[in-house]
Amino acid sequence: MIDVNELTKRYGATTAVNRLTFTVRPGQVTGFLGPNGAGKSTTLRMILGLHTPTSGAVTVGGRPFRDRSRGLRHVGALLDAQDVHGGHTAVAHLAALARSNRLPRARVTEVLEEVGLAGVARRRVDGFSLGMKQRLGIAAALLGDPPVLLFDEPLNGLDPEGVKWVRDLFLRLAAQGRTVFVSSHLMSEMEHTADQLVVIGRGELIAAESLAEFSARGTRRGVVVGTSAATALRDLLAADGATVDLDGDQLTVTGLPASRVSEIAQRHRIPLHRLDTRSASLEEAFMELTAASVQYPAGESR
Ligand SMILES: Nc1ncnc2c1ncn2[C@@H]1O[C@H](COP(=O)(O)OP(=O)(O)OP(=O)(O)O)[C@@H](O)[C@H]1O
Repeated sequence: MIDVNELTKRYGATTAVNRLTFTVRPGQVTGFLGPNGAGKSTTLRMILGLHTPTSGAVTVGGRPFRDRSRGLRHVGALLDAQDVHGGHTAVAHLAALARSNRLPRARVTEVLEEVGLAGVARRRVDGFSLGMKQRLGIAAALLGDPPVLLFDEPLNGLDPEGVKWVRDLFLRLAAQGRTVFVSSHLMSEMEHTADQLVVIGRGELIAAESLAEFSARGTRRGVVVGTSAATALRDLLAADGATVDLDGDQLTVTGLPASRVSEIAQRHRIPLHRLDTRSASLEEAFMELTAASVQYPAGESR
């Protein structure tokens, strides 16, 4: 379990992370979402003990991560896939990590197989595509077979087949009971990957809940009604307190549940040929909730 408690990080006048509190549990994939500059990377670095918090605390499995020797056995992380020595081969890179963490050399072969790089193990990393470097970074994170895994924007640079592979891997790691914490600035990347979400904006917590709970937050939920008596029904629903948009023979109703819409239509013998509840897409809910915290919104003069 990762426990973040009132975590704050300031860089001079910039508050990158502000009194952030949340928990990441094992056995699930938790998405860590926020617009660019929201403070995701800073938070991940504090979890790993690479940055010291200005105040607050974070523990992994009940202890600050820095207190653990042989770190890769406890937490595996991919922060920046480009951050590898290009002159090394994939196997040399992983072997050096295995040595410094006192991990068996056999793990190197195992993780190279697991990420699909066994065939290029003896090629120099500077010839790798970004997708191959992502896989190598994931291999490094898996090396110590750790119970906790952190990934910063791991889907960047991957083609659709690579994205599917990473998603399946995360689900497999979570199903093995591990804690999997994955950052992204795109809701669409998390929609089919994460069970839980931690959403931040300008360093502050916006939501920490399940994907289902998050999607129920969008205010653009409503009932879509199709009827040949659209104008009459609109007036009746409006009189009952609903907000109604009329478009041809279709109404979009907010402020009343579908059951009430149906009841009013029946009472006035208005036939309906459509009655659906529309929930906001996850993307819409995410945009709405983080709108106030986007650093450089399009169209804003700077
Ligand atoms: N070393 C630093 N010195 C000064 N400011 C910093 C430093 N690191 C981060 N920041 C600032 O802190 C804020 C949070 O940055 P961070 O990289 O954690 O965000 P992020 O959510 O990971 O963004 P992105 O999706 O763009 O990577 C930004 O305003 C950034 O400019």
